[in-house]
Amino acid sequence: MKEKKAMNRIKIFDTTLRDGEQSPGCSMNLREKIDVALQLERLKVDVIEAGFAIASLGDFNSIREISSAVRDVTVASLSRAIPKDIQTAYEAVKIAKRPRIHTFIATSDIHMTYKLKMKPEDVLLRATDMVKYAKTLCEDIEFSAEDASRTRPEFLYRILESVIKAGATVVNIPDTVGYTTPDEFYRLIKGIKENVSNIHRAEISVHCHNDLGLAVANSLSAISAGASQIECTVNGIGERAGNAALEEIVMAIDTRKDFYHMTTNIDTKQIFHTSKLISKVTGNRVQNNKAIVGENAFAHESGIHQHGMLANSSTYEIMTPESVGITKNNLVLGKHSGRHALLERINTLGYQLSTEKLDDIFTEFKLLADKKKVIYDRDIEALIQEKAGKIENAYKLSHFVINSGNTITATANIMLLKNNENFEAVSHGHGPVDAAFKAIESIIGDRFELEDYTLQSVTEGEDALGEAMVKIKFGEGIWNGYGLSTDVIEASIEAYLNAINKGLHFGEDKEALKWA
Ligand SMILES: CC(=O)SCCNC(=O)CCNC(=O)[C@H](O)C(C)(C)COP(=O)(O)OP(=O)(O)OC[C@H]1O[C@@H](n2cnc3c(N)ncnc32)[C@H](O)[C@@H]1OP(=O)(O)O
Ligand SMILES: CC(C)C(=O)C(=O)O
Repeated sequence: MKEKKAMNRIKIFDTTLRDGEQSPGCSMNLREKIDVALQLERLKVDVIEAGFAIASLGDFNSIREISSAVRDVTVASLSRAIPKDIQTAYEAVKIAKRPRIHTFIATSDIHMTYKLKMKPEDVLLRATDMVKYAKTLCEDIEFSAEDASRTRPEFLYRILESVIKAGATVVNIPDTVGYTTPDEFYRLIKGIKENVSNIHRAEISVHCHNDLGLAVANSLSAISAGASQIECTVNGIGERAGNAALEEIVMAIDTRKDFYHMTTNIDTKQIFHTSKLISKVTGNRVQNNKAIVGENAFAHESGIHQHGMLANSSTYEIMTPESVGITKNNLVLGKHSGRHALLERINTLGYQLSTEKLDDIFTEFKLLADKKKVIYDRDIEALIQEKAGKIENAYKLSHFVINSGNTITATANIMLLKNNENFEAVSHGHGPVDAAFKAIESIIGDRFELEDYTLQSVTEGEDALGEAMVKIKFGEGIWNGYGLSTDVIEASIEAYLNAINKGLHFGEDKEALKWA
């Protein structure tokens, strides 16, 4: 009889809220971060790195709120190897059911010489002392040797041995600049297992960046060599070219169980929904050909493929769209549908709504159903996400009139409503959207810099919903706005207002909460 190999469980450490947020323009506000954390818990990640507590009071508060909002998942805060950072990290996570302090220091010659300006022996001493100190506060301590893949292996072994002796429960081996390759990284992890005498007392983690497009491959190589925790982000967002993408790692392990003999605890059916949420809150869409969650990941265009798919989907699909939460819509929703059908669809899409929120969405759903013949899953997701981004006491669009054509200058007449007061303006522009934005600016003030604007259709058919996303700079913050309508100008106006309202609402808070 063939012997069955036991499955090793790989822990998924999600750093979307920390390293992911380090992507330019990916900042999230407190409410968005809590929504993301709750969704990561539904996805069943093992650890959420909720932020870098010392970075700002905003970061500190969001880590603390997340620590109290989630139930079973471990919550970590990053900290430099400095007592003040470690103490602040602990203050932020201590109310979590499973708190973790994640402290790091760079160990490569390049970083120690040019950045830290410290001698290797001093780095070794600092790392050890800081892990010892962290251990007096918290049981679960992760230590990261920043730039480990460019560190002299003998020095890395010594530092790991020392921090484990000092109490580190997890030692993380980051490929900080995405420099390593799968074979080399495999050898590094094997080397650690063979040369660090107390390595059995700690978990080995890896944290790979994607500068050469190898982050996922390197992470998989590391688990083959014995690592048991992978640090990754949803949609692969992160510093520079990003981090290893959670969805790719999880589905590689899941689809190739025959090869890896490993599992994760991830509820893969929550993957697509989580990816959408991250795109929405960061304003960063995934490219169409992105593995697992891209628009085309399960699309089959050419005849030979379609023929194969019709005969048997395993000919061209190595996993099913349903396995990552992309649902086939059998129940057609439209203007005659009721709350039960809508709630059923919302739950299937992975959302849990209170009765009050369902009532809100139901009202919007009926308004939309009056404009559209068929309501698709993405329409519903868009409605839920749009509702989630609403801010009270905000500027709201009352009405607009646009006059434009190829022989006249575009003109926009816009009326906004705030606290029952009307504000009206007329402006010209290079096109209808530009004219509308200028009219808004002449009401609210020209204090916002438009950094990015995109428009796309999110559903099928002639009456498809247009989704506009804008990114504005206001003060020191970048704010994403999101608008949805069957009319693309209206979607654009809503997106611009949404970003401005966020900037005005949360931006002021941020200024007031500046870290002393
Ligand atoms: C690889 C990574 O992703 S690491 C995480 C990167 N993320 C971030 O940096 C985001 C959050 N960072 C911040 O908000 C700020 O950088 C802060 C609040 C942490 C520090 O701000 P500042 O005190 O103004 O320092 P600044 O960022 O300019 O420089 C970093 C300082 O920390 C030191 N440092 C860097 N890493 C470490 C470390 N792991 N342990 C100890 N000291 C460190 C540097 O040598 C430098 O010290 P110096 O001020 O004595 O020259
Ligand atoms: C601090 C560590 C984990 C990191 O983010 C990196 O090295 O990229």
